[in-house]
Amino acid sequence: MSEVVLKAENLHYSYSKGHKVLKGITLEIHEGEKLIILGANGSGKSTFFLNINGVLKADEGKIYYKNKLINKSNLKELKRHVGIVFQDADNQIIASTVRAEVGFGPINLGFNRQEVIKRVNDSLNYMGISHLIDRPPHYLSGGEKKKVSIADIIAMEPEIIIFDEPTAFLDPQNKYIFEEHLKKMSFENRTLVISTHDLEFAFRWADRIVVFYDGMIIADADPISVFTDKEVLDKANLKKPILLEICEILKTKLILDTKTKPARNIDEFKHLFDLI
Ligand SMILES: Nc1ncnc2c1ncn2[C@@H]1O[C@H](COP(=O)(O)OP(=O)(O)OP(=O)(O)O)[C@@H](O)[C@H]1O
Repeated sequence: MSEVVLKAENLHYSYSKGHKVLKGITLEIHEGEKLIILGANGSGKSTFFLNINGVLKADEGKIYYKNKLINKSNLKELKRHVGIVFQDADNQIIASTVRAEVGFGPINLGFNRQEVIKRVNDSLNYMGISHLIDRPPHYLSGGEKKKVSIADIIAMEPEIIIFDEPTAFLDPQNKYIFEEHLKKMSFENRTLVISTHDLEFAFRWADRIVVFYDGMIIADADPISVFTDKEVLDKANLKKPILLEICEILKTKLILDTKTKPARNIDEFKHLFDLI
């Protein structure tokens, strides 16, 4: 397996006394992996993200970035290398033009004017939205805003990009476009962590799935193992993806060999029948 970029060790966090939201989260994130975090509303996913990018400070536990223990003196490094694309772009976007919005991060990181301009242009180009550079972000469509919020993070060139429920407000066409962007980022070996309630997407996209339940991790495995673990599915209120369900039915009907590895996307599904 690839190198560990970030390690969270036994993280505990409470917003207020007596209400523990994280109850001992230990997790390693590997370079270039496609990691999905699942879990019911309120299970602590967003709180965990804010802890591992240094916005919130854990009550207990340690964070290592590239084997270096994070403390007050190097916290900035964590903020720089772990970028979060928030669920609601309106909560993330603050500036009055797309140019100022995307330039905000690099300016904060202390880059000179020339480098800021370069990063703004490169990241808008990367997201295919250079034409929006002078527009006020708040008047863009939901899909455009989402692209701006991703460009925001890309401009800071973080090592890990976290997407907190990225497709929540997107229509099917924009969901498709978002997935295409993810493909491009994965191809470039970026480390991507996504929390989602879209189980079909999680099943077809992830290398690895971690399941949160009441501030704890109750599963950490490959998608097929997680979605065939009835105990985990029941506990975390998750459902089997339809494709997995279909493969299992075809096995019980002996249309597919019982040892066949379930398909995780339509192409894999078609290939299952090549062997028959
Ligand atoms: N700023 C805050 N102040 C107080 N409590 C908070 C705050 N943010 C979150 N919480 C509480 O912490 C718990 C975990 O919330 P969190 O947003 O981390 O869960 P989540 O798994 O990301 O949920 P969702 O799937 O709904 O986004 C919830 O009980 C929530 O009400």
